[in-house]
Amino acid sequence: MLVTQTPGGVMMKGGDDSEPSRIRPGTPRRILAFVGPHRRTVLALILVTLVDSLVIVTTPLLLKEIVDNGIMRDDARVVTVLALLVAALALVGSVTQLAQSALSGRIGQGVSHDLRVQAFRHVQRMPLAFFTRTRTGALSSRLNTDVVMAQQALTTLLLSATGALTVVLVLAEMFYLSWLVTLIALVLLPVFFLPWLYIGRRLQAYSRKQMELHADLSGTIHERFNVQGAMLAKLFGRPAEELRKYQDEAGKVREVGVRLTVFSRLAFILMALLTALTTALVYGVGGGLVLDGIVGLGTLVALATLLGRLFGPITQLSSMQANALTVMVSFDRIFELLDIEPLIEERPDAVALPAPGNGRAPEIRFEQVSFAYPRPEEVSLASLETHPVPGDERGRAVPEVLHGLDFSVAPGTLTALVGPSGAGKTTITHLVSRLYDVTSGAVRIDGTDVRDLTFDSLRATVGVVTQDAYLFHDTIRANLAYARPEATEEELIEACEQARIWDLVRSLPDGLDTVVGDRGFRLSGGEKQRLAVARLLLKAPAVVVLDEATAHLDSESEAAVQRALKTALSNRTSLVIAHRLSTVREADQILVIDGGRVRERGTHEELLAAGGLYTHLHDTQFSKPGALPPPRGNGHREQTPPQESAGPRIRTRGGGTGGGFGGGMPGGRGGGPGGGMPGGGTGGGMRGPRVRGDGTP
Ligand SMILES: Nc1ncnc2c1ncn2[C@@H]1O[C@H](COP(=O)(O)OP(=O)(O)OP(=O)(O)O)[C@@H](O)[C@H]1O
Repeated sequence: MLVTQTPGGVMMKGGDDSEPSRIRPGTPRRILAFVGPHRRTVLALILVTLVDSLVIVTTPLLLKEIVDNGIMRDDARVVTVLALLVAALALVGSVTQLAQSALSGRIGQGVSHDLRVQAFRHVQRMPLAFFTRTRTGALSSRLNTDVVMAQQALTTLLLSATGALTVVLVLAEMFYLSWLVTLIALVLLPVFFLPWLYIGRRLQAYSRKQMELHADLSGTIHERFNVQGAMLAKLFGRPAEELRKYQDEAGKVREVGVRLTVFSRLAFILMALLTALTTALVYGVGGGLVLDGIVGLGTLVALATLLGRLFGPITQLSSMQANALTVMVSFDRIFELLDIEPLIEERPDAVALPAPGNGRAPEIRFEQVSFAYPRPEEVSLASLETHPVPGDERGRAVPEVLHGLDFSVAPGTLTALVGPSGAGKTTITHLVSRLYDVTSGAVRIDGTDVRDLTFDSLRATVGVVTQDAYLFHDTIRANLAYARPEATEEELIEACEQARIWDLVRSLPDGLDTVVGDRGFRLSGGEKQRLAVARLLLKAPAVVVLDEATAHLDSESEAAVQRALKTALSNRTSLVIAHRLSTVREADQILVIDGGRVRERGTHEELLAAGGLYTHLHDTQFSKPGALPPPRGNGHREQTPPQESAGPRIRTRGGGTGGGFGGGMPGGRGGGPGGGMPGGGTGGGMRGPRVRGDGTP
């Protein structure tokens, strides 16, 4: 690792192409705060090291006694007793060394555990905006690799620091035994010191590089080999080119790995060589001194033994500074993450929403709501972003996307949001569940500003079903119980029945215990949606926010989803981004959103009669044969990985309805390019061939 001292702090460059990192002031103090809770273990480590060092320095003294007072004086008893003592000390030494490793590991692992948990808790509190900007790979590397790096460096640092005590005691004893031989023994040290220093730094640079490369590799695997990434790669990718790129990266891992092995071995070989050469020197020169009667034979043996315990700790000491810096850089990178203030927090004086009496649903009110998405620097770190915003653009003002919205959704009624792509419909729904906070104005539930509610109460009140229902890779039971862990078997079954998914679940070999998700049972889009509805029903929220999904569904499952939703929405206050004519027809109020404003409001009939934007949307987007459904807005594109629904949202079926609104059109229309199917338009209820909006079967 390249370490540079700069006037403003310490700069460190991990590898050839890694960004230098500056350690911010205050980092050492914060690290100490993490070590603080483990001070007893630190104390125990110091004590154990002291015992170990005493064992190390006592053994040569006993050997000296064996030679001088046992062997030289023909005293077998002295030889036997002292030899037994040496053996006993060796045993104690093994135990203390084991204890040293265990204690330093406990401190390093303990600190990294605390750091990891704190970082996880912090990331949990991050607003959605953070996740829309952050590369999952970079975040997981920050939470894993950097923590591992910090832990390894801290453990090594502790061991080197304790090694210092041993070095001091060993050197003191050597000088005490014979300053002359000790000086001779140390003569070779400077010759080896520089190569050592170099090797130590290379080793650190390579291990850091290896971690970065591993993070890159796992990032690539994560991105390419999840279902949606794999699909995109199959449809658009260039496999040969991608393989070549992966091969290049894997090749770098191989190169760095080989160097790491060679340099580790080299460090060991150098130390062994130095010890062997020094021993030869000590015996060569010291032997002469013994012959001249200047030094005793026992002293020479003791000195040679001490040599074996000297260079190991010295090697560790030589890498201490670099280790200390690695600790600081790794911690600092995690502190950087911990320092992002979560934009959306629960107020200390937050209140719980009173349960609406007699099952009465609450009112939702938007009061002069304006909203701009947060600026990148408010929610994320450039080093974690998918496409970091250049430094000079980070402070720029962001445009407002909602302007002075003022409407209310009466208790127990359904309000449908319609409007062109990018109009702000999704953004409006995000404000109800506090995925984002308004910039000005207020969103109120039964008169209380959502920002004054406890998170628990808001979560319990507002249930959300997104277009692309997400299920964890877990059993159906676990996925459902996520909404209400205490739900009984009967409640789970009832929710599934109401969501029109029970027949399917029951038919599966493991029923509710069937594992779904990437590696489990493959559910269709409609089935997933209905499970999501079952999850919502279990939660039984008073307010439902729904992004109506039609993208994945054939007419049969669409009808099933529709029936399930009808149950989910009844007697609840609902805000629905509507794509189906049946939904808008049933809505108590339709808000036509355009350019972040409510352009029109009324019922389906009123708005059609008015002949404004709604009529235009109705005629062009949803009802006219051959009309293209609107593309998805880029807000969604940012938030969801590439998938089918990134294309047309209003799916058409060759044998079914034109667009979402056509769902209830008499006779159905072969809308969208799907309308090009011969004989298209056989009516909403018919199950036609699976044809998407772009006409592909
Ligand atoms: N995370 C985001 N950061 C910044 N701007 C965003 C973000 N998400 C959406 N936007 C912008 O906000 C505006 C409204 O987007 P929104 O997703 O609410 O539209 P929409 O009406 O739901 O569109 P669609 O029907 O295509 O989904 C768009 O101009 C979009 O570019």
